[in-house]
Amino acid sequence: MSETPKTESRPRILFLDAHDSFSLNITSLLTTLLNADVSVLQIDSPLFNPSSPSFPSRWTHELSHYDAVVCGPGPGNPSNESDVGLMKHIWSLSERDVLPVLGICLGFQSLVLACGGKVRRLRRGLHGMVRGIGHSGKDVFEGVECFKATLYHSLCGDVGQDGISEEEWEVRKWAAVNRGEGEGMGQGLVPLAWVEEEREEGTGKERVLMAVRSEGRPFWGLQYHPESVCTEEEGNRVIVNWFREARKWNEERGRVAVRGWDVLAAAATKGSLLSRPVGGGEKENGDGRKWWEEWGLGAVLESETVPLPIGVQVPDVVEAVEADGKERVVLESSNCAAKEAMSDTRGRYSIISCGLDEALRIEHHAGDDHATMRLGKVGGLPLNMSQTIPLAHHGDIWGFVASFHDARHLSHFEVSSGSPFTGGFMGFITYEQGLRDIDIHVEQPRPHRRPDVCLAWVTKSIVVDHHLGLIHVQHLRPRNSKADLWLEQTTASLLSPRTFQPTKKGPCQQPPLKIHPIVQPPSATEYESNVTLCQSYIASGDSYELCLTDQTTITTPAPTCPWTLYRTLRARQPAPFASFLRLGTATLVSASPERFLQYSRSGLCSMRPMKGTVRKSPAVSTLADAERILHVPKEEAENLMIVDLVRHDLHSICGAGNVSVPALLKVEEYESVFQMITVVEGQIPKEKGYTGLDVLAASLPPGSMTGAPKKRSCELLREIEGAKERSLYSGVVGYMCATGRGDWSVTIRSLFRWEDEMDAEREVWRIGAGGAVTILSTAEGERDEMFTKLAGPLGVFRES
Ligand SMILES: C=C(O[C@@H]1C=C(C(=O)O)C=C[C@H]1O)C(=O)O
Ligand SMILES: NC(=O)CC[C@H](N)C(=O)O
Repeated sequence: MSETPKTESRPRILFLDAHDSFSLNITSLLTTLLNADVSVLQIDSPLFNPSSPSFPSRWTHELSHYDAVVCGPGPGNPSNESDVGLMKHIWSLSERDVLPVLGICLGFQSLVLACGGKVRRLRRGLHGMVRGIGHSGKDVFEGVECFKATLYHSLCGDVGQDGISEEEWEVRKWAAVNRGEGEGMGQGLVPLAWVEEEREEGTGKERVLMAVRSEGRPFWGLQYHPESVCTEEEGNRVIVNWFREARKWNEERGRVAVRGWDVLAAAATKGSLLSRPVGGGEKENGDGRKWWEEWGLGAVLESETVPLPIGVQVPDVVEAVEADGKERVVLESSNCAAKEAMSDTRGRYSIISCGLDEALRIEHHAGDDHATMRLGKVGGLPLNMSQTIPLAHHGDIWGFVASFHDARHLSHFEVSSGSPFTGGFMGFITYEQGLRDIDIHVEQPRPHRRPDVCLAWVTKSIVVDHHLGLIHVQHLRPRNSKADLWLEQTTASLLSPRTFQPTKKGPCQQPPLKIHPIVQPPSATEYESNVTLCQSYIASGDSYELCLTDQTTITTPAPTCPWTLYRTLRARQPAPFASFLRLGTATLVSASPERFLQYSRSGLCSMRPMKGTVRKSPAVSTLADAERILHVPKEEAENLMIVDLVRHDLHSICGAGNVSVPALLKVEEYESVFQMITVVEGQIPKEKGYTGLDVLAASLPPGSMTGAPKKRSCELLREIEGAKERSLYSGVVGYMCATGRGDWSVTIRSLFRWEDEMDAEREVWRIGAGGAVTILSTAEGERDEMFTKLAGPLGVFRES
């Protein structure tokens, strides 16, 4: 049953979703613009099986509840049944059951096919290109001024436009075509809009059909994307006109949508993680209790604030307070001292976990039906406790993590310090967990048992405020726990003039090693041929953009000191989202410049997709130089596609009308590169029990690391990248505070290693690097970009 609110008087639209990454931008537009309730059905929904004898009656029963249907965009080709699924069963509805339909992009192409037209490849795909839509001013374009719209297609409707001579074109381009050719249609298609695309010298313009109306039936189609952030608002009139026409059509035929809510399509937003039924089922200890259940409940925050001594850096603070812990998470704004021009990219806070060896940890291996709760030490003594938590009762790992967090939720009214993090989860999530979250099944069994979700519940922490020059020392202490001197001792130590003396030995007892690692970088020729392969999938309509990556392995003949590697990397590549993690069996050293997702205590979400990279060089040394290079169609399209994808991800929780783009295509300066970023914001609705975790779980893996549409692109990338696991690379690292605030970065420009690939004689470090491939990419350009990104982290082995 649908969760759509039961507002009987609002019109209802069914949206058929072809697993596109822009779908929920369309449902948001329809909801806000038309004041309609929009339900969503996947084109391959198991609820409707076209080969079952009961399908026709089930299908028409479902459709009878809607005023109109929108067939959405999607990957693939409309002539492949599996790419359009249920859409095909819209065009063939009988006279009695037919209802008004708007096809968008793939949906439009499917309509053109059904009406006897053809669909062919464009001379070159137009993904992310913004064009003026030349329309007839008739039908749904009546009263509409000229406007620009975003295109996301490689294929186009062919209604014989190429056979019309230049002289006749202006007259014949609006004439109905295919009369009598459509399957059961009987009547033709009326073109309503065109884009005449300038092509290379000598090849002439390409006539690209942009909108149609079916003559005999209430079907309209738009090739462009009305919902894109770069489609001008004037385009909204087309949607309003369409719906007016649709309702008029219904009225004229006395067609009234059946009221009542026995529909099978679902609401456009997901239910909250916390609204899932939570049952017991965890294996218990002999005495009937789950030993971890009370861990951290009812905690109070105790904190002290001391000045950050001048010249003292985050690693110095780490070494001062955490001399001998094995496990550690440091999230550092290592570019906090960047020069003024780079101020917009400077981070303000750094967060350091303390006492992590004694923190409770949740681990989950993607594909398992359980999580594991671990506790390494208590009171300095090794304990190595673990317990298996079946996840069936929580839906999945995210349901469990959300309920664990919720039980320990600290109202922010209880917290008076200006600290963004007071204690709570810190950890990582791999790319493979993200794949699982979008229903891509990573082959089982996997060659390892590493965790894909690893979150420690941190109760002792230090937050450095670089703007104010302050250090917050914080203890989230169980209300009735025994006195613990950690807060006092740590504060005293940070205040002591002896603490930051240069002679003090850090936690990494070894001197930097002269290691001679064996480096296996990706093959340049293979990478280039993979770029070409990506482009062939883009040309065939299967993807709009693919973030291709590859991995370098570095085998060291002796153990390294990861902390030294981190100190080297942070100095080489200061970044707003640098991090160091030693958590369970994973070690990560990262200089990420990219925020994935931040959410505030009041549920304001901010994502900063980054696309468009240019290396600093004598020729490109200023922001103005970089802007000249990055504000070009290729780079802007690359960014725009991910922006629209991220808007869709946010809409899945924030809901219609609650997502905005406050900064579009902004170029920022970093130590060795310039990057183009966009800021996308969403507000989590207060009333539905959502938290930032809902948004996190709904947005993985990061769209900037996949391409669009996300699901098909990830499937293709697995094939192209040879099913190599990306692991920590392309995942996220960050925190979610007990008060609900969270901040996660995309794990890029980083190196990592796993304990199962190291022994006394060798260690294997891995570095992933890549970039987004579009139809305008060149193989050499992409290869260079990948090697540029690789060079940063790889360089630490030379310098350490
Ligand atoms: C794939 C990487 O980076 C991603 C790709 C970018 C691009 O294509 O311009 C920019 C930032 C990241 O989202 C990487 O650093 O390895
Ligand atoms: N955005 C879309 O719906 C794209 C449709 C089709 N796959 C194409 O590339 O042309």
